[in-house]
Amino acid sequence: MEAMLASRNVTAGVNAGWSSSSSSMLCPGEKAALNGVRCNGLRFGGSKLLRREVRVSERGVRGAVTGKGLGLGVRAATGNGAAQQFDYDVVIIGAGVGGHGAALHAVEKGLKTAIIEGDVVGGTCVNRGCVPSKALLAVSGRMRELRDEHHLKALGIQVAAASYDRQAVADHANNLATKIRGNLTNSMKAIGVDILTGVGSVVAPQVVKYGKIGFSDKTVTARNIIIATGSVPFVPPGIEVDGKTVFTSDHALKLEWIPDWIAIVGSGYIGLEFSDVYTALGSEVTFVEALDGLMPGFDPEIGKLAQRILINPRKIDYHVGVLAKKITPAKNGKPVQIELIDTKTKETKDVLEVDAALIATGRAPFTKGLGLEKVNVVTQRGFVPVDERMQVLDSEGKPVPHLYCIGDANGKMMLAHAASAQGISVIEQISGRDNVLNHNSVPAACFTHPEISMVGLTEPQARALAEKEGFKVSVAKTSFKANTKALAENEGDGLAKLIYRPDTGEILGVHILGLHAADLIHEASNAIAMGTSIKEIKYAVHAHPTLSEVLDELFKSAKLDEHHAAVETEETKQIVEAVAA
Ligand SMILES: Cc1cc2nc3c(=O)[nH]c(=O)nc-3n(C[C@H](O)[C@H](O)[C@H](O)COP(=O)(O)OP(=O)(O)OC[C@H]3O[C@@H](n4cnc5c(N)ncnc54)[C@H](O)[C@@H]3O)c2cc1C
Ligand SMILES: NC(=O)c1ccc[n+]([C@@H]2O[C@H](COP(=O)([O-])OP(=O)(O)OC[C@H]3O[C@@H](n4cnc5c(N)ncnc54)[C@H](O)[C@@H]3O)[C@@H](O)[C@H]2O)c1
Repeated sequence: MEAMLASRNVTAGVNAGWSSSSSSMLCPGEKAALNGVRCNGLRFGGSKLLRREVRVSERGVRGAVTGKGLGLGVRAATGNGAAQQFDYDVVIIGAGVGGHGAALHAVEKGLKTAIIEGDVVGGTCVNRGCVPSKALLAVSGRMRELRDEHHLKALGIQVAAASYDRQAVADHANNLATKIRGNLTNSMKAIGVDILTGVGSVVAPQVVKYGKIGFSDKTVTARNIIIATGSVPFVPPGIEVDGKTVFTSDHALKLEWIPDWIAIVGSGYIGLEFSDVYTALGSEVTFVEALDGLMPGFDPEIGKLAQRILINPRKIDYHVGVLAKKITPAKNGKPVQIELIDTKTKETKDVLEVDAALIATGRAPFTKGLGLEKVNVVTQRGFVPVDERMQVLDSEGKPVPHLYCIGDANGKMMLAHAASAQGISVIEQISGRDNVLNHNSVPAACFTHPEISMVGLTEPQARALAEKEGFKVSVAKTSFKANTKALAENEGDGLAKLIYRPDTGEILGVHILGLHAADLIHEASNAIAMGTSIKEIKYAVHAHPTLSEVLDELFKSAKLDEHHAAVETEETKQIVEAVAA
């Protein structure tokens, strides 16, 4: 497993392949075989009464379900009226959160579904991403609070010095991943999704093969194929990962040791979340960021505030505008060496010597060996090109019929819930209901303490769009210092920012830094998804005293044109100005 994970890092944009596969093979029709149905190939029998009839509409399939879970073939009417049989309505390659979301929704819509997994169910999010990292962050949040004398004193609490057991913390993360992996597997098995073990690839339109490396492959036919093969850590050239002193998030999540001094290369989501974990557990952190400021992906104002709250008061220093050109792991008594060069001039700037280096420089799609060339698809830096409906595009930019790609592998938005939402959208389409996911309504969150969350456009993005399309943009802000619940928790550090159109009341973006920001963002993301304007949402009632009143206050403080006059309290204005100062 270790070797396999190590081989899955991607260096310089070249996709890693699979080195092995450990699990035993499952025939899609093991149950079907009992009914005299062949495991591979196109000929599947079974009772006509139990067979599912699938009708093809212009965009996808309308079907009535019969014989689900019995491994029986499904029959589709082709354009010329001839019947064509498929083993499955949907075959999904990759059982990460994207594939899982698609599989569950497919069964709900009556589609006979199989999912192929080459490693373990749950993919990155469950095994090497969201789930174990949030377990570590739960510990870092508590450690941070228990060690913050000033904060505890303000609440009147006294505690003896807090400490932690590294292995027990690591076990908490690992156990949680195991539990969630089991939940995901059981949720699919319970509803009759066939879980096929092995590495899958496309061999022809609507035909997929899968198998354990070194063993003969099995073939299944599918009315629709969904690629959901995810991503792996991207390691820039010149960086030597040994998995011990120079490592990616895959290794860091195991928390095998706590370095006294760790360099984190990249200040995006992974870098920032791990800086929260490591500093809470006692490490000193040095960020190395290629762009001119830390957290370049965030709204600049939120990034600035995050620097004041999450970076400056902690044992963190940073080098920005520099690339880690070469990193050599610790060996022969020498520490980890990091050669820094200026991003623009490429001149050598510095050499850092640290105990460890975490490489958090983004993720690369895991799409090599998928056989896409067989259907005339050329990947772009490894990403599978798709249209807004996640239909895979061929080398001429035309959609390949019945072939979709969701999640990290298409690179549209590398987030777990985005992968799952794209999967649901695809299933809606192949069930005969057109569906386009509004990616602008998909929230994102960074689970630091306090958290950062966002949905829609940043202020510079909104202003650029406004200039292009000729509309006006306004910004409203509220502070957590004006929120009773936040003050009761002694957690007044934080800001919520609304970017909107004053003429229509359209919400263009919302950014929050503060206690439970990751939960608070959903009122805004749902409003964007539903097309709810500020004119409507500002009259929604919020329980008092709750953190959700931060957003209530935010929407109420928007100044809408003419008769949509703003209600902005003088108090909020003063606090926001004080926070910004
Ligand atoms: C440290 C870290 C923390 C993260 N935290 C968050 C978070 O808090 N919130 C969030 O939204 N996102 C988070 N992410 C991102 C999130 O994990 C991904 O966006 C998400 O996992 C993508 O889902 P996916 O289904 O596209 O791919 P994956 O989860 O990568 O799953 C792909 C699956 O396909 C399998 N596979 C690949 N190729 C084949 C093949 N040929 N045949 C068969 N199977 C194959 C893989 O083994 C894998 O199981 C985090 C990522 C990392 C690294
Ligand atoms: N809470 C979450 O939702 C969460 C948590 C972790 C990861 N993720 C997802 O995982 C993906 C990967 O996260 P990530 O933090 O690795 O990527 P990222 O794209 O968020 O950040 C990478 C950072 O590394 C910098 N960088 C790149 N090459 C560099 C180099 N050679 N030297 C110095 N700096 C360099 C970039 O400028 C950027 O700031 C993200 O797309 C994110 O969506 C999400």
